[in-house]
Amino acid sequence: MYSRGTSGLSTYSRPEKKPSKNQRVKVWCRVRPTANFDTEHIELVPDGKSVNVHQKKESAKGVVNNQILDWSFRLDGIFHNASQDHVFDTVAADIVTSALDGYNGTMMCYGQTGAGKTFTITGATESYKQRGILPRSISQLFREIEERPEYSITVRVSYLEIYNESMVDLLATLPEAINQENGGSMSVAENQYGVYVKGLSCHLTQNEEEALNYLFEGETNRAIAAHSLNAQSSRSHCIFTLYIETRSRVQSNARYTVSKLNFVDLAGSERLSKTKSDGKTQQEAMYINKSLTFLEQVIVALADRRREHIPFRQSKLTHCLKDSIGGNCNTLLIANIWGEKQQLEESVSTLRFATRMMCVASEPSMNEIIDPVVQCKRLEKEIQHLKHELAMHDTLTNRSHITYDTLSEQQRYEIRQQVRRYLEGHLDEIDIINLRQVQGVFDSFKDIYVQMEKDVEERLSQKFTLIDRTDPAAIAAAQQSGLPVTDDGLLVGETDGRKEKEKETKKGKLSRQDTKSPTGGKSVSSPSHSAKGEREVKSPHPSVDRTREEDAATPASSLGGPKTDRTARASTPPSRTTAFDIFKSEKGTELNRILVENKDILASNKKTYTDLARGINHNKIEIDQCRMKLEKLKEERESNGTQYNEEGDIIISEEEFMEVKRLKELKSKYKTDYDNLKNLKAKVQYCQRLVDNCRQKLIQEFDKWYSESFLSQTEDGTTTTSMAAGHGIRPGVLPPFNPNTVPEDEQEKFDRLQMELLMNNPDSAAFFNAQHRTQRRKTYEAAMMQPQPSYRRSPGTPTISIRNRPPNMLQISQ
Ligand SMILES: Nc1ncnc2c1ncn2[C@@H]1O[C@H](COP(=O)(O)OP(=O)(O)OP(=O)(O)O)[C@@H](O)[C@H]1O
Repeated sequence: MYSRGTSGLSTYSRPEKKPSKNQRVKVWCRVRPTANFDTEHIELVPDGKSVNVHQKKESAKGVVNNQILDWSFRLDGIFHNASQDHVFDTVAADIVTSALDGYNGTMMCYGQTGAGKTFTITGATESYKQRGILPRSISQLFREIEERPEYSITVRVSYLEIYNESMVDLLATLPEAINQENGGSMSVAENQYGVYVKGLSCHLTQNEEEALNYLFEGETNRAIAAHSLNAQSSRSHCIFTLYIETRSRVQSNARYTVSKLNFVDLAGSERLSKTKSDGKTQQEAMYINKSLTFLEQVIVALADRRREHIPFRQSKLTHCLKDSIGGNCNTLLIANIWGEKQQLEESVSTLRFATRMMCVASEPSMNEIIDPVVQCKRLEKEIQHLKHELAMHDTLTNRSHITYDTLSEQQRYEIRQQVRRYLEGHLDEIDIINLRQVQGVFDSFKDIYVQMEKDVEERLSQKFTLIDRTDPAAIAAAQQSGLPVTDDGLLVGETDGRKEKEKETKKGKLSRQDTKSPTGGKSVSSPSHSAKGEREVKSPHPSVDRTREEDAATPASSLGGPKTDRTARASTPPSRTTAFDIFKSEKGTELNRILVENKDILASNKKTYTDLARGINHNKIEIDQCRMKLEKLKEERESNGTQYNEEGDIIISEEEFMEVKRLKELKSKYKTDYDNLKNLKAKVQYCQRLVDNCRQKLIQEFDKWYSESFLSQTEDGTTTTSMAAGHGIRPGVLPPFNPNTVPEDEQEKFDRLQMELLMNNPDSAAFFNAQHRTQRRKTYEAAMMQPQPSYRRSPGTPTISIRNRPPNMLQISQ
């Protein structure tokens, strides 16, 4: 850290609390060896960590100036006359190892031109011994990868140059470079894993040699650019990055680590005045100065823990380094100074930058990623495993009837029936043995509740105009127009309620079900009746009155038989299941009888088929056993020496003879049975078709009957509401059968059956597929029989949206 000289003033704000050594960026100083080391002004303290700089007052700045003259900088260490390998071992080796463990690392050199930044990062290209941190890191990385055979580690490299605020891909010349996709344009972007440069090519490297080749390729491109664009070197910032991904080979784990290792060679930091440049060089110097100033501002902001905003986006350099300075990253800064008298001011400036960097907190953390695909597979496996364990436990505790799979349509139907019976008071308890069923019961309650609410609403909407109770404007408008509004703002305007009531009394109950609405009594009686005594308000929609009149004029047996007159409907249509039962018992009796009979025949034929298939399988097993036995007997006979009779025929033992005879009989039986099976298959398929046709016909008839009896039509003749509305289909037309909509457990059941029976009869597979499809069709049709969300409104009656309702409850139309 730096301290003020006796006469100087500190110019930057300090952090509230200095981070401890282990929680901040590491900063070292490297002094370029020189014969003219300015021992008069630069004092390297023997502790190996401190530098004291003593400046002389500049007379040019006048007699009174606040120039700081004495500086004392304390860093993490100072390299003076240090060899390249010493530098690497001391500050870089650990960062490389950590990168393999999933920690990001950044090694950065800062200092004036010629102070030794490139020498420190890349080293002297002409000497292997003088190679810098970067090639040494590459060597160590691949050496350590070889020492970790239990991990699959991939390494990629990229090499970016930032020159005058534009980004250049130093590896773009390689054939496999991919930045053509962006037409060569690059930009800094961020995702959940950090910052990256869009359009920068990234190259997979298998070994040290390949990685070094990429480095040299980039260096060559940098040199070419240096000649064509700028005469001096280091007019640009360069970032060489190694991207490392480490996955365990031993554990099929969803977790793996990723890390980035950045080597940043910054442009020379000398001041503009000192460069004495003009034209293009001056512009370059301005860009460099600007970006280094922004870098310094970022460092100052990062060092100040009270600062919430860090201005990373001010320059390409700082934006690129957003996740590479401090934070969760192992960061190292090497401040390169040139210890000559002429460079004193630059050295102080570099060291000041270095001490600021020491205030930047850094708490390295591992970048662990969970692969969602692998994680899903693992969890699926675990669920399967737990299910097995539960099944075993249930077997032991005699609870083997419990399943933990998703409820099938059939199970859901049964639960719904139980809930209905429970609500009607015919059942004391609902049979629940697992959590899924609890959920199923709640779902059923919800369905019934929603249906009841809808029915009530529908009945109310025939009598009243409904407005949104949360809309004060609508309520105010209704009140202004003199219409009565209930306390909760639900109802406005009664339409001849008294007359209606009389008619309803005469009619009696219209519907056999769903009339026990918990809210029905309140909604219908209280608001309207309170208003009724004072005034009678005509419905603003005559069609409402007309429809009710027509309804009332019709005899009330709503379900006794279908009415072709649509106005003769009950006020609430029965659920589809109930209606289907009624239809079967009253209208479609004959068709249903045929269906039942056909189903019985089909079931009997299927049973015969199944038994026969089992017999064939058994027969096949016996044939195989017999063959094996014969093979064995033949081997025995041959080992004892085969004997022949006078005609030259082989003499076989009694046992072998009996086995040959048995094999013949078995084969003959197999053939006969197999032929019978084929015939039976055709028969079953035929019966199946009959049953399907019958069922189809029954459903069509039912749909027709149901829509004629209970569903409304709009003035243009189209049916607006049907029990199939929830499925988006027209009433009276069964939607095309889609096997994919049938629950998967049915599929599994049939697959199992098929596997069990058809081990040796592949010919029969086609039949079972057909049978399977039929079964799935049945399940689908059963599902279609369940009550679906529906509502009905009289033609011309405006419906007004009521908020906070499930979306399928009301359609908005005026
Ligand atoms: N520690 C050192 N030991 C030996 N030679 C060094 C050392 N540091 C720098 N040099 C030499 O000094 C010269 C300039 O060094 P280098 O190019 O690394 O400086 P730089 O800071 O990267 O400059 P620029 O900003 O211009 O790129 C080189 O010839 C290099 O070999």
